Amino acid sequence: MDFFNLMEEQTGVRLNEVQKQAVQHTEGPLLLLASPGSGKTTTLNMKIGYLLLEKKVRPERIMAVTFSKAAARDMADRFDHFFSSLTDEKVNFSTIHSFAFKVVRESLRKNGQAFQLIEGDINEEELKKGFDGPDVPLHKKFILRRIYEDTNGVQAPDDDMDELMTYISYVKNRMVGDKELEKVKCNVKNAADIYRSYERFKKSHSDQVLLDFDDMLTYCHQILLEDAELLSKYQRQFEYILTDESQDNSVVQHEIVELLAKPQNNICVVADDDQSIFMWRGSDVTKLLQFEKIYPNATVLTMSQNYRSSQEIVHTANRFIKRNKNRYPKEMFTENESHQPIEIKALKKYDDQLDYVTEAIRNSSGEEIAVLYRNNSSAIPLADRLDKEGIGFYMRDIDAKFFKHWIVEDILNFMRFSYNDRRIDVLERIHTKMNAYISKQQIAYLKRRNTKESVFDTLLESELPSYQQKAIPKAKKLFQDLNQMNPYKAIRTIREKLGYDHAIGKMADKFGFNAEQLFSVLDNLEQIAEGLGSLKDFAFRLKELERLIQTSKFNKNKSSLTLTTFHSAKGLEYDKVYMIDLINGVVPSKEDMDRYRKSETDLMEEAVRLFYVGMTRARTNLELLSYQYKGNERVSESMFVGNVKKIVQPAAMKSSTKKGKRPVPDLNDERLLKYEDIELGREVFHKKFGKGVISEYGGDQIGIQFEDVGYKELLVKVCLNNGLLIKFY
Ligand SMILES: Nc1ncnc2c1ncn2[C@@H]1O[C@H](COP(=O)(O)OP(=O)(O)OP(=O)(O)O)[C@@H](O)[C@H]1O
Repeated sequence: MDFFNLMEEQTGVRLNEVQKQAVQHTEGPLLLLASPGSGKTTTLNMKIGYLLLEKKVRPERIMAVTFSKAAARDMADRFDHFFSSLTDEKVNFSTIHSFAFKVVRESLRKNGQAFQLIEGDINEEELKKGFDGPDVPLHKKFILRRIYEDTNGVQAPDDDMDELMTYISYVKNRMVGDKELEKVKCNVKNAADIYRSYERFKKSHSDQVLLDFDDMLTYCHQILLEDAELLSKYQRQFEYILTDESQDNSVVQHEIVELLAKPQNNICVVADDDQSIFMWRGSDVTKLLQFEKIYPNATVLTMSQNYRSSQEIVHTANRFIKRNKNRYPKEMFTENESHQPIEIKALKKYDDQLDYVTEAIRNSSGEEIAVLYRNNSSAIPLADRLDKEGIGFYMRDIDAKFFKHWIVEDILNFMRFSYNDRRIDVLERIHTKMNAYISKQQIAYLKRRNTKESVFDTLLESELPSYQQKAIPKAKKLFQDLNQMNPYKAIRTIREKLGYDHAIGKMADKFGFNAEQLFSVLDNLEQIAEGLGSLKDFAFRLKELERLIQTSKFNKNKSSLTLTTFHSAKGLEYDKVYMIDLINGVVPSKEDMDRYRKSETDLMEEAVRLFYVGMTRARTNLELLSYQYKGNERVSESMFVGNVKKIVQPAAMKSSTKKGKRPVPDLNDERLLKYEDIELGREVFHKKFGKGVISEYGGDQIGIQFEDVGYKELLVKVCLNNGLLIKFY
């Protein structure tokens, strides 16, 4: 039987003409450019089947590269699903990293060179033990932390560490030369110097080569360039190379693949530039855009038919992605049926969103559902709520960092101290973060006196400066009350009455931390605390939740509900998708918006692609959720939701902007607001809505908090071209 008929019988999938061409094109370079849901992974799998069954290629001659280990597993599952009854042959799906590691190991062994891996799973407790000693534990994080401290003279905050790691990955993956290091944007002070010291440390620390994950790639690349024998061995072994999700390959990864494919270049590169979402850590689509230059005899095929999603989703996503300028022009289409319009819900409060999602999931009837969010922190309150409602879930990328965050530790220490205000050791951890103004000297004094009494009483017996004479008794009383409160109220008291929020705000200013992120940790804690009776219940719940989240990865095939970040949802599909927390500042992020205002479009375009990846995960139902208040703070609906609204409700949007004819304004009037005058916090006067303050600006929208009519999002162009906004003098 013809291969394609056999496949249809076997899998129920009949490949279309382009897909068939892609499968049959086995010799020479092929770029398969494709839209979401157009069957890239399906085609790639079929192609491997074709090589094995029709061309009788041995599986070990095929190199099938996926982007991540999870993707390799998903791909292998799909391959089994298609071919397990037809062949016992197993193709090895792997990441470039794991191949690179193999090459590096082989080369170092050949040269008798010992090496040690300094990234990945190492017992954290072990590491902590050694950290205060003279020898830094041999782990990337700890080495970098130490170098950061030596270079900058202060302890490294977690946010800085994360950013530093990203910077290092980026410069390695992009193969940035030493002279260019300073030109790569990074908010960490002296990032380039820290990186240089880190590289020096790894090379000179001992007679072992220290390797982190990114080194695998750079070393492998170097080895393949220098060791002709090894290169030739792998070139001969891999007769056929296929790479999935190639839009997310970095420069060094592309170069490794190019080297291996030579000289026959039987390489099939599958990619969608619109789904490139890892630019921030070094992926680069320029190589894709240059494919035909690199391989002058290349074949380029485009797959635009989406098999996954309904008419509504495909049509809207296709229009949405055109917001971006820097892309291959493509027109995604589908022959699938129309299902139901994309739902856009602007809820009142953050809590309403939790209620809404929980309720919708409870009322579902066995469909595959995913809740997608931009940041891992969104998962914590959601997991908490679902668990409280008895709804199980599978969480795709576990990030339990939240539970170890120093803010969480601080809050628990405040609570601990409220049970026993004799504990100087606990006070020592929080005394700078509350408004009792207890100094280092006073901590030393308390330790010297060691009275075994309430620290407040001991302090009150000493001579206190005037600003503490009221503050100390007040703090004493607040701590006494704290342990009688429910945890929600206790956290509010710590934040407001004991001055924790104020202290955190000041710390953020001083050390350049991201204040918003810190406050969102506190908001999440409040969310978890809600409804719990005692502080002990709260501490217990945190532990329980941490365990639950960590074990939820084992629910993969047990639960029809998946919680995942937009990033980790790549390549997957669900019947119903809820995209949550769609507010400006999150989607797109504050930094995306800040850079966009300065006409730097790269980050904003990546945020658009990420949103597009999210939308295109849905088969039949897509819901976009936002809210107006997070706690007491007014937030604004994501500008991307605004874009979608314009696509799905064009008539309504038009009629609302066409009402009434305005008189022609004199645009030379000095008092009118111009583009260059737009800045956050500026006071303005709107001809219809009166006095207000600019509180959001990004893309084509401006958010103004008006004194009389509250917050409004307006189109910048409409406001400026009609002279509606006056600079408020
Ligand atoms: N020719 C076809 N006929 C019918 N269904 C198809 C065909 N090709 C692919 N499909 C189906 O379309 C869906 C999407 O396919 P697949 O996951 O391979 O797409 P993809 O291009 O890898 O998606 P994405 O890039 O969005 O991750 C799958 O359910 C798959 O079975």
